Amino acid sequence: MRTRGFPPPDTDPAGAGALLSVDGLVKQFPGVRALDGVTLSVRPGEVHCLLGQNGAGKSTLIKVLSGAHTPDAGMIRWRGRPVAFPTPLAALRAGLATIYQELDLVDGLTVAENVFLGHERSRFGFSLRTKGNAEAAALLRRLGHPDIAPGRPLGTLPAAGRQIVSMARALSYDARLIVMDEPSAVLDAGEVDTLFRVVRQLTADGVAVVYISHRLDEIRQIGDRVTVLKDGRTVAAGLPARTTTTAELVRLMTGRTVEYAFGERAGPARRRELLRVNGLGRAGEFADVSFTVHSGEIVGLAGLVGSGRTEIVETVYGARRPTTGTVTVDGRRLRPGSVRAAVRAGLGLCPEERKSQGLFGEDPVYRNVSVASLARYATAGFVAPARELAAAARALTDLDVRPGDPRRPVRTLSGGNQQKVVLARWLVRGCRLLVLDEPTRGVDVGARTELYRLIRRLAADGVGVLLVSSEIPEVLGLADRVLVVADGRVVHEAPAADLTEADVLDLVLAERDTSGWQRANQGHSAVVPHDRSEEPT
Ligand SMILES: Nc1ncnc2c1ncn2[C@@H]1O[C@H](COP(=O)(O)OP(=O)(O)OP(=O)(O)O)[C@@H](O)[C@H]1O
Repeated sequence: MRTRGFPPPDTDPAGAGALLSVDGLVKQFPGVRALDGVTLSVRPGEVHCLLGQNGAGKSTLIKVLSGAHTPDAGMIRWRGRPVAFPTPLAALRAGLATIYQELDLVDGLTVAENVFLGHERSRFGFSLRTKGNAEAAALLRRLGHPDIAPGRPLGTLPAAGRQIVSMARALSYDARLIVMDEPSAVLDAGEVDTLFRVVRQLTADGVAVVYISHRLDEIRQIGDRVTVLKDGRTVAAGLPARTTTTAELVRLMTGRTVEYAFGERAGPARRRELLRVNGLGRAGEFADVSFTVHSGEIVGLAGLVGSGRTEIVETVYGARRPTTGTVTVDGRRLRPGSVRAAVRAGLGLCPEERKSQGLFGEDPVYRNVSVASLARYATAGFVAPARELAAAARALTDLDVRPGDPRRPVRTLSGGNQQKVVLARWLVRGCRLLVLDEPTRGVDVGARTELYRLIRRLAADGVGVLLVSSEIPEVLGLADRVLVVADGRVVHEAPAADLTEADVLDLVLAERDTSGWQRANQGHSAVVPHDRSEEPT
């Protein structure tokens, strides 16, 4: 049943003084009313946070605003005038830029070429490349990043650097409003600070920012006002970001009170060693990594993006070939660099770049869940569809995937719900050792607790879990034992209960301080997800 929600407070009724105001916006997809009368009003120079659970309509709203989707009803006013941008380029030219998570940049071009993508011919042509470089450098300086060389190939930049280039691109069109869709999702703590500095610089210049994030603590740090969407409706408009409590925001988003609950840790009784990693290393990536995971145990790898966490777990899983060391499961050495051997031994990996790693867009949701375990639903070589559907539907309900119909094509789900589908796949597969790389990235606050409960339940059933997460409280809350990874090495190992968030930060930042922003990121661009895969269109 649709919740009609709370009447939005009347903070800016006629959008007086607004740069952008939206009223009664409706967008209908087959079977889903993604926007059902949305109101939004953004003032010049403010950071306006847009919140909502997975599937609430945030992406659809920004796509309608930027001309990527046509609304079915409602009014958009831009700088006081009614508008209907026919394309994203038209919106950009009018000063409304949107920076999606899947950044619209080209790896093979230089930084400057990316900055002026779309208008390079009219402004610079090929003979005027030097002028283009100089103007790009000026924009990068304005964003506080003279360290990014305009002639550098874009593909060599880490995620944080690419975002800066996207913002420089927006500024090259004289953007008055920049919409940022979960910009912090791929950044570590230090890079988020850099992002916030840039955002403050922009707003000081009078540029407004619409900021989408599932990390509620960020709202208070960077936001001025907050609008909350629920089921395609505005349930609160223009709340003060600094004084609205997290509990209140969560209640508005979910319609209930959610507390982060990690569940009870299972006792250490009857645990036996499942995985032993000994002296594992890969030239240029990480070295001398040794640890064990026991049945029923959750071992967390904490560290910054680029620290080597993902490379370590991918090497354990056989997706990368180690240059030194061994991986042993149940006392038997795994063939190095063989995913097949790892899977046969009972390992499963839910990768960081979930969307690009294996969603079949046109296939129904349930098939995307069951695809890794089809053999289980087969009799004499034929899959029993009812059993397949029932098993998938259970996992989807557990993770609160919405819309709940498992027969919908997976491409029509929101980004966060697509992530839950890939997680569900690994949960139903029934591995003995599950490797989860950033399991809650892009997952909303309500579903996180469900996911934590599921992970704990798996551990209680005897599954060993190797967890990678940038969110330190998540690692400390979920894991039994924590390995802190910095610059390709395990710098500390301790029971989670003996560590605080400050301890872990101190350990990773100590390493980072000696290396600096640029060195810390250089050569690690392959680690940083840069996902251009399909999203709901
Ligand atoms: N192309 C499409 N066809 C059908 N339904 C769609 C399409 N795109 C989005 N939807 C539906 O519209 C609703 C809103 O989705 P939207 O992507 O806007 O959510 P969101 O708030 O951005 O979620 P998330 O936090 O997961 O990114 C969802 O129910 C989604 O399944």
